[in-house]
Amino acid sequence: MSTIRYHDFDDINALSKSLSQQWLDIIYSATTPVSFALAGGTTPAPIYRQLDALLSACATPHQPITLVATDERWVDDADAQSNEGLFRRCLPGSAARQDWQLLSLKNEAPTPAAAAAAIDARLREQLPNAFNAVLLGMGADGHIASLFPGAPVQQDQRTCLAALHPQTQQSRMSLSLPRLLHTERIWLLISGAEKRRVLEDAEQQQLPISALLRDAGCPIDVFWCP
Ligand SMILES: O=C1O[C@H](COP(=O)(O)O)[C@@H](O)[C@H](O)[C@H]1O
Repeated sequence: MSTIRYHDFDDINALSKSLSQQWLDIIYSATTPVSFALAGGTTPAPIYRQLDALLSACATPHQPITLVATDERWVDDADAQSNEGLFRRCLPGSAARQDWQLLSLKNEAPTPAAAAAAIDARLREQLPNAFNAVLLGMGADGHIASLFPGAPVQQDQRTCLAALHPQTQQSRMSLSLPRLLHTERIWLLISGAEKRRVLEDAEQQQLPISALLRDAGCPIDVFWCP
């Protein structure tokens, strides 16, 4: 089981300041290209806005930064549900300055299932061997990225896989758990008492979050706020 380090914050603003500063340190201390895999959903938006403010107040980073979503919804970029759209909306200053390059989890295919093989092949060329930083969120059902309960999480050699949200039936593309685990650091973003309970019980369960806790090769920093 991986080491889990809990960091509790009073609110999402305090959490965002702390996490974005840690990422800024990674970016400006890097001597080789930097890569981030970042969660979507609703919780992380303030972190990305804070990172954008910090980046915009600094000189252009010396090292190129690549950014990929941990998972993407099969919707148009302009759709409020799009995780890649979330990055563009929350990181406008650094996007305009071209501080980072977004590697998309989408293509023109009609469905993630039809796109998966081509995107897997492209990501194998584009992604680094290991990310510098992975931020994962978690749903109250124990899903991480778009790896929902029952998804293949172990020994999956694919970079990405097609997924379906079990309740909404929304089509998704998700990085695979093994690919997410090729990273130097992992942060897990959790808000609220319900998700905290799910996380604390996860070791006894067979959920995607349980597989993360079991298989991660580095400590997991849980950033929690009410
Ligand atoms: O569907 C998703 O859910 C998780 C958790 O999102 P949140 O809105 O509850 O914080 C998220 O990490 C993932 O990227 C997203 O697509």
